[in-house]
Amino acid sequence: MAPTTTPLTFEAAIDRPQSAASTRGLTRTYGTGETRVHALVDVDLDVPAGTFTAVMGPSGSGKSTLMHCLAGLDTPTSGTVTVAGVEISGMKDNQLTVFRRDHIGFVFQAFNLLPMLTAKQNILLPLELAGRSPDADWLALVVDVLGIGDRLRHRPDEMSGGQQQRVALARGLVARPTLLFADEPTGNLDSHASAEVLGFLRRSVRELGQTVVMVTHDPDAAAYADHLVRIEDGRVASQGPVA
Ligand SMILES: Nc1ncnc2c1ncn2[C@@H]1O[C@H](COP(=O)(O)OP(=O)(O)OP(=O)(O)O)[C@@H](O)[C@H]1O
Repeated sequence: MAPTTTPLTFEAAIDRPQSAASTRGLTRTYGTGETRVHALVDVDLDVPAGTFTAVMGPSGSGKSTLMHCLAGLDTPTSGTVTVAGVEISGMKDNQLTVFRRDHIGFVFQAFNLLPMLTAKQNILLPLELAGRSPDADWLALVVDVLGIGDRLRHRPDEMSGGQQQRVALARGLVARPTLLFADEPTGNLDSHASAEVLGFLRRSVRELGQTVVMVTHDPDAAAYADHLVRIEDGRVASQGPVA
């Protein structure tokens, strides 16, 4: 089930203790023998619901692997992954496909909008593919919070990078996912557009009650988050609220 449909204030969100996602003993090993890589080792992680969590760490430390395991795109070698109270680590592929559709949203560095579709068509595409119709009130709220109401008929090449990323953000939010993953979402944006997109990510947490997990190398981007997870050599070096 999707989380509560009542938008939460930031204060309400931080009072809400349950985890949107958690891992216990999560281990992911790739390859065998000499080429064996321990991408994640015994990771215990909690992503509190209604928070904006930044995942940081050096290149190759396991950030993407962690995100893929949390999103049900990769299968742990051992340990468990629980999202919205459901253990997904033992699910079969077809169950995971349905689970992702209902619970997971993504925003990527490269926007990944379809060039022949308008902004609105891009936003609605995931729901259309799932044969679902949008919740009109939620869609209106997302469009309003993201400030893209006057761009809905435009195609991606008629929009700035920051506007395109806001459309991608609306697409990630339209199904009201339990978790929205943002993978280096400002990697292709200048500093002004980056600040804008990060501000909107934060608003989606504070004003829409979403839970966002953002992988980033950029400390300035991580500063927008209220939780920080540091990964080093496949292990959680630290996790918790940003002071
Ligand atoms: N499919 C795979 N097959 C083999 N090794 C892999 C695979 N995916 C990741 N790895 C290895 O696992 C380790 C963690 O990789 P991962 O991509 O999770 O790191 P990362 O922190 O996201 O890195 P970056 O910041 O450079 O994107 C690395 O040593 C990487 O080479």
